[in-house]
Amino acid sequence: MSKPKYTREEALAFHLEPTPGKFEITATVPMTTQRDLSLAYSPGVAVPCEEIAQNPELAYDYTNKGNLVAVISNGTAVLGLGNLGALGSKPVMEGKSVLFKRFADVNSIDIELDTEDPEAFIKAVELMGPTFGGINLEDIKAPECFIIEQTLKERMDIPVFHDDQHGTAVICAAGLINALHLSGKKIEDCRIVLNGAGAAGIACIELLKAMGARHENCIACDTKGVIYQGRTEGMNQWKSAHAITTDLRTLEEAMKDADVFLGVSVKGAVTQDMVASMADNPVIFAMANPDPEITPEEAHEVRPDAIVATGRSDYPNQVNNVLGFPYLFRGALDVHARAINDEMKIACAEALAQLARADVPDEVAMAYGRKLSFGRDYIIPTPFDPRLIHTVPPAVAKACMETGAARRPIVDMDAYEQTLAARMDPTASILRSINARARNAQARMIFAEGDDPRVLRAAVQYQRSGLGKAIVVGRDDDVKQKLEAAGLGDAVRELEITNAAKTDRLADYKEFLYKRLQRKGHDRHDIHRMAARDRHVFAALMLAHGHGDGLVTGATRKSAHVMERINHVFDANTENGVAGVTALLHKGRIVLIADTLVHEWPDEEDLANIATRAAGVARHLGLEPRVAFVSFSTFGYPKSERAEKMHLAPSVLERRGADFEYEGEMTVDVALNAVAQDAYPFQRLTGPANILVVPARHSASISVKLMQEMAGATVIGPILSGIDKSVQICSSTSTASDVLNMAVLAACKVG
Ligand SMILES: NC(=O)C1=CN([C@@H]2O[C@H](COP(=O)(O)OP(=O)(O)OC[C@H]3O[C@@H](n4cnc5c(N)ncnc54)[C@H](OP(=O)(O)O)[C@@H]3O)[C@@H](O)[C@H]2O)C=CC1
Ligand SMILES: CC(=O)C(=O)O
Ligand SMILES: [Mg+2]
Repeated sequence: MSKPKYTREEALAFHLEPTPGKFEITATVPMTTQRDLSLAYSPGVAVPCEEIAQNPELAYDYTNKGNLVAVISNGTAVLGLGNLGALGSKPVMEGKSVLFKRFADVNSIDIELDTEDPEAFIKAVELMGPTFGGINLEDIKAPECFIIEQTLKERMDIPVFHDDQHGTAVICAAGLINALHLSGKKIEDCRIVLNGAGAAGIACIELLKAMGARHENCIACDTKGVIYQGRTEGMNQWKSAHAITTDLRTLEEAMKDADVFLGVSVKGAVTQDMVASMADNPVIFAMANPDPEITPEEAHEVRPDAIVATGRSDYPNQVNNVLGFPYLFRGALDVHARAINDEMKIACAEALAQLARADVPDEVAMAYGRKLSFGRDYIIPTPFDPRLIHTVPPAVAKACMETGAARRPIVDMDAYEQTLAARMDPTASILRSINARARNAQARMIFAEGDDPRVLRAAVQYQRSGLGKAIVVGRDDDVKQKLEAAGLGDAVRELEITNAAKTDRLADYKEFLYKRLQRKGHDRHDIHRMAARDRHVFAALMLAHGHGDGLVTGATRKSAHVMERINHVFDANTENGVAGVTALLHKGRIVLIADTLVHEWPDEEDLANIATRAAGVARHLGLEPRVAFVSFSTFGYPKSERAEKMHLAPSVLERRGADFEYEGEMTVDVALNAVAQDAYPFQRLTGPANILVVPARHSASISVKLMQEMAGATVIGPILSGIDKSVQICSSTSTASDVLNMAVLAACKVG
């Protein structure tokens, strides 16, 4: 499996741009008029204040408390990096907050407390109770974390959960249930070695013992070696509880004949010799972050029979608490839980284990870019599995209700599961899916404009993200100089640079071009100039000859100019039904607009072609197409000659027997709003349209740019659809990320 490569600079740039940090807060109510102000703030705000003061439960209705979790740390055990202090832990805590949002739509804010004194920490968190629906403690070292969590649980009436303890234990348990199932062993017979007897370690071993592991079969180790009865150095009451009577003193001795190794310590703590000495079919969970105790490659080299998991996303079997805390809190918040108890944790572990054993739907495997079926390399669901959100929280909520910890039980579980599924932003999974498909395709991508720094940055990112090979058209010295200026000097050796003037393929390219253009007013001299000097033409010729799998261009010139050049090599024109489709992504919604590139003033036949192209693009993106032919009139009113072709286009599709939903003509509000559609009960769309076919190129451009400028929508495209090779044309205002998106689309042949 290819590992994504990133440099320290890229990691820093990711956190710096577009604004420092990883999230911001946005308002959910209108804040426009004087009236809005009077309601959101004084005097209107007094009403909910008084109601809540009388009945605190109402805070869940009138404030964001019920969907707000604090991620709180003092930075004393930041991942496996040690004590980096409160401020040093902030990027991780912001990260946990965005994971809450991304995976379970839980709003979360990070809080870093500058104290190593448990009492001060406890006091600070306790006082924050009214604000939050739950408290997620993170990266606080043992043994202080045990005291802090226990005390806060006793004092607070909302869930308090130390993620490194219980989140890790839950995922570890889920993974182990499945790993032992595969290796045919029973937990009560297993010899288990734990390395790292801190927050994560103690919680993991406690949960495994609750699941049947025998005390005398579990050996815990820390920096001083085996924790044995009578040891005095580096001990505390939590370690003592797991001390056993044994002559073994070192991790190396403990590992001999062990069935299971659990590492929650530090990078490189385990050697190949130790792994080699384990029992048959050993299970190795090397969970230290960011680097495991031993890498899967190293472990498999000496023990091909091992089932190996790590805490990282770039290896199979990611045993990481990211699979737990978002869903545990989602389920807990949805029943206004007082606590997250053991039954809820076990329900979470079982739901995760079961999900990994269930058949993986194609779209999940496709989104992950590789085949997933229960086995040694897939013992636990992947973090991007979209089924997690509607399978794990219901299990947690049910356990909460059954144990009496729910303040507001859920009545209709089926309806709850459906609302959970609808909660997630579909655009995130679409973007992820096309990235995964591109990574699978490993396309050789031609970036035609190697003299543009945005294009060069996109090309470098394309290659370094493991998406495929980037081929840049340009002069070597110019590319080198521009890469250096962009701080990417190293990349010169990584990229393939093709200089049109120097390539020995030029003769073939010219011959090909002459054949196409000799009867279109071009002589040999024109052909030479175009093939050798025009990078759009040259790059298109490379693609036409199979010297690349896809092409991205257009960042430096107006699209009309670029289209004309591309048309010298391909037939990207109206006669061949080629169209441009632009995807607008905004507030969790995706709408495609067409034609944004090729047809100036399409007639009804063209409009039907455009709809068909756009429907193809939608399906490529994983959407079931619903086309609306939009205009300023709806179903014939007001009557206008200009709207006539929009009125006729659906009947053209009907005549052709199109296999997707379409309707029109209609205004944009009717197309996009289910309530507005109710006024036309005869209309045939089964929901709001996700494709708008517009009357002309100018209306397409106006709509896209208006959404971009006024609403801040993400624009992907125009995606060129209808030519047999994969060409994508960026807009001249593209950023490096826009160019990269176009390369990703070209790589997975959307179009
Ligand atoms: N994959 C996942 O989901 C998670 C992974 N982790 C990882 O687990 C590790 C520990 O985190 P956490 O429990 O919060 O931290 P703590 O500081 O609470 O505990 C660390 C433990 O590791 C022990 N340790 C440190 N170095 C070694 C070593 N060389 N050999 C043996 N034991 C050692 C310490 O020993 P001593 O007591 O002697 O100091 C201590 O017991 C980190 O790497 C973290 O990233 C944590 C949570 C989740
Ligand atoms: C994953 C996590 O929480 C940790 O490594 O600390
Ligand atoms: Mg942690």
